[in-house]
Amino acid sequence: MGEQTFREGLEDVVVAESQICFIDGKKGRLIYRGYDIHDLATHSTFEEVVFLLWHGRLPKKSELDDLKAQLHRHQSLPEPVAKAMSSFPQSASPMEVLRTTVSLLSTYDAEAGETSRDANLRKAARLVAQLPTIVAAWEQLRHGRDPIAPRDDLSIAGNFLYMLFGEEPSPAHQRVFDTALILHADHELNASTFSARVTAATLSDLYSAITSAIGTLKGPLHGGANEQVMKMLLDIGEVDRAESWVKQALAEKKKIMGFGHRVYRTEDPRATHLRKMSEQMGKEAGDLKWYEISQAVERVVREEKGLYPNVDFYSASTYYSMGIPVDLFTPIFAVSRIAGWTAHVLEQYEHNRLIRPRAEYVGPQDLTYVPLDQR
Ligand SMILES: CC(=O)SCCNC(=O)CCNC(=O)[C@H](O)C(C)(C)COP(=O)(O)OP(=O)(O)OC[C@H]1O[C@@H](n2cnc3c(N)ncnc32)[C@H](O)[C@@H]1OP(=O)(O)O
Ligand SMILES: O=C([O-])CC(=O)C(=O)O
Repeated sequence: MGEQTFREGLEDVVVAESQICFIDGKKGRLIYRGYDIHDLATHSTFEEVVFLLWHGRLPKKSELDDLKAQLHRHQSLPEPVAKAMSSFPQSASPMEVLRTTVSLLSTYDAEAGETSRDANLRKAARLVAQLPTIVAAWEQLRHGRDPIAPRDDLSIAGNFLYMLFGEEPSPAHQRVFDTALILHADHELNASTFSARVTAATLSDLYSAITSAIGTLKGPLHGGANEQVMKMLLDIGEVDRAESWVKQALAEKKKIMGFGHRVYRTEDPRATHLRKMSEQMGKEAGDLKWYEISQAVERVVREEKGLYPNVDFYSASTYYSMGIPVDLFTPIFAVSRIAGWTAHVLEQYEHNRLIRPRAEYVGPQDLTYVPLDQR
């Protein structure tokens, strides 16, 4: 191993070549397949971004129509999977349910073990279509209600909100949610995507890679942070409590959820959009409290620690103002990130080599075995 140096947390270590996503952490730029996130958030749709991430170019109208039709065809869950979900304990968290159900889907997919790119693209489309259905269905099932069947005239964003609330969402809500999906769709080698690629690199199947990724996204240092942000805002409760709350947490050496990033040294470009969306959704709900508390927290964290909000910070108040339950925030992240995960798994298979780094051994050496009765 000689000259190789150990980098804790693999900071700044380059472990793959990729054509999918570029981040300039100093300038706060995020690019999907050559397109700036600001352009995509303003002009595109989630379905179009899914196509872009998979194929490396924007779709023609007929291609986008085909993808939408394919997604609509697959958005219902196979009957045995829906039935299995209804037998999960009602206390199961939505992320546990999502992880388990995605794994279960593989057992009912006749193509699960197929390795061609076309088969993997078909499986990826089924997952993009089915993840929103799983998350919304669980919200109904855990409250003792029947899941609401998806409609085939709504977008992924519109359908998710429809299946969650049982009524067609307003155009403003659909657009905000669609934009949130675009903003979360990919982010280079974040922990969950790396996890998916490590699994794929053993030539394991797509479902296994995505199951790994969901388990990795769940942690509060990664996608799970958005739920922790909302818990913090609820705990703060009033704008005039924000400053003392944050200062006390920092004095106790606690991390403020939704702040800091491994790559960005300036504002996360996604937070720029989500901040506006949080204000917009607060206004629509007739309650700007969560946006205002968020702003106060942002100001104090900036003054005290020089840290910027990441994607998880303003998504929390945005979703909460839309009436979405807090423990669905991280599953919603997965509903979007499935686009990026599957794109990365496809790319991994195309130029695969087993991912197997080394550890620097710092444990004891040359010990002599002591028989059990002499210890
Ligand atoms: C979708 C996503 O995954 S975005 C990230 C979501 N996660 C969060 O929001 C959780 C809160 N943030 C964090 O824990 C971190 O900033 C991470 C995990 C995002 C990045 O971690 P790392 O790159 O390993 O940075 P690390 O944790 O070493 O922090 C560097 C320094 O900044 C401080 N710091 C970083 N983030 C925070 C924070 N949110 N609150 C307070 N201090 C922080 C650390 O305490 C550390 O200070 P020190 O050098 O005095 O010990
Ligand atoms: O890139 C990261 O480390 C985390 C992140 O922001 C994401 O996954 O969206």
